[in-house]
Amino acid sequence: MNVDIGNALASVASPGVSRASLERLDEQVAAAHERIERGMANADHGYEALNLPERTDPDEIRAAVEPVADADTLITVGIGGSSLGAATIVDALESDTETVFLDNVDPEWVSGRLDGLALENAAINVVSRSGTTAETLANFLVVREAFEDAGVDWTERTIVTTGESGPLRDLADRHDLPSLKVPDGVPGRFSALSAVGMVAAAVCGHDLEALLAGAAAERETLSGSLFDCPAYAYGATTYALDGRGAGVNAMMPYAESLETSAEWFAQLWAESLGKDDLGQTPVRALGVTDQHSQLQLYRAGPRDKLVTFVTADADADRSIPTTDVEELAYLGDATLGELLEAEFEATEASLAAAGRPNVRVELEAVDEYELGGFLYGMEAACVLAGELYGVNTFEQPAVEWAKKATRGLLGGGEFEEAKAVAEKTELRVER
Ligand SMILES: O=P(O)(O)OC[C@H]1O[C@](O)(CO)[C@@H](O)[C@@H]1O
Repeated sequence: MNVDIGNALASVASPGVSRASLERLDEQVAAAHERIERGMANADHGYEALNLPERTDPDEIRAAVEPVADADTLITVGIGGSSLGAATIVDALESDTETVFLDNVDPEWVSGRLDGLALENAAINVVSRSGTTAETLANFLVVREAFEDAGVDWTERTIVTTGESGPLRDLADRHDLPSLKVPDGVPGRFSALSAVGMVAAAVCGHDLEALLAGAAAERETLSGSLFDCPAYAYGATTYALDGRGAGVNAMMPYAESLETSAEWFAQLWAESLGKDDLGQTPVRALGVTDQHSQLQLYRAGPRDKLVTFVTADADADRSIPTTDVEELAYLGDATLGELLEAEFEATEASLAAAGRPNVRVELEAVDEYELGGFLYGMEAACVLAGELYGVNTFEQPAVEWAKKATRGLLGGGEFEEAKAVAEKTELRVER
């Protein structure tokens, strides 16, 4: 991936960061890079994620999925990093395999996605590092029952990706299911380039080697200077802008195929950096659509936002038919791709003209190689930002309170958190 941080400079935007400030910040980037390289060399927790291009074994993944490689429908059951990486990859790429991701427990939604499926040639990709995540286990039990009700042997159609121990590992062992291990030292939100994110890609027939090659190429750009490394340029610029008031980062890909990547980015950024009252708020946006939705706020609302544009050269294009409507005649000389490109450039310039910081992340295409580079690049940017913030990038303790409350509310044990739920302060206004 390439980045262009020109529209984040103080000469363009407010908040903005001066070139001199970036050069001073580059000294911290160099020190951070040394810590990152050391962490990678020692396979330290979290930093190990940046070793995935050489750690992940595509042959092992293909061998594990072989029993279900013929599936015409793949149901992935997971949540957070155990779903979003896989969804980002398969939603971005074309495949004949229908993919369903169950990462919520909304009963109408789950039934709506599950009950219409022909399960005879479907496969279940259940993913959970802990093997205890309530939503994933609940949905897996529901999907398993649907297979049983359809008379399909789920043990012949299920692949498990989980940690070394836990209920899912026990289930895989008990039923001799094909299983893969969530790599040690890799937090879920950083695991897209491991079996966690690549089993679905394998079943969909995508080029695993190209995904990893793109990631490896991005790995090679990691250096001691933000001016030589797109990932560090992005991570350092977002950190500097946050420090100057841009506490919101709207991730706005100009490609429908990359819409899910904004959701993946949101977990990566929020769960890694949201600690000690610090962190930049990721917002999921989509170009061109949100030009008619959120752009008003981005251009004329509080000066507390950075917009991250992601662009990619599209494979296919489509002509806009000519029209005799005079005021629309200009459209008939263009294609949809030209219109999208013009709208992106116009929106980017519109924010710059209003002094609103924005950064461009450029992919050459939406293919496995570029996607691997983008996933790796954003992960490396996040690791660098975490070093600059001085937070514990790789843990997420704040998510545990609600899990305990949930278990308590459902009779899964005695938890103070569940008692706190009952003590909610109310001020109800009813119709
Ligand atoms: O893979 P698991 O253990 O099911 O966790 C799923 C997700 O839940 C979290 O642990 C947060 O609760 C994320 O960090 C993780 O990606």
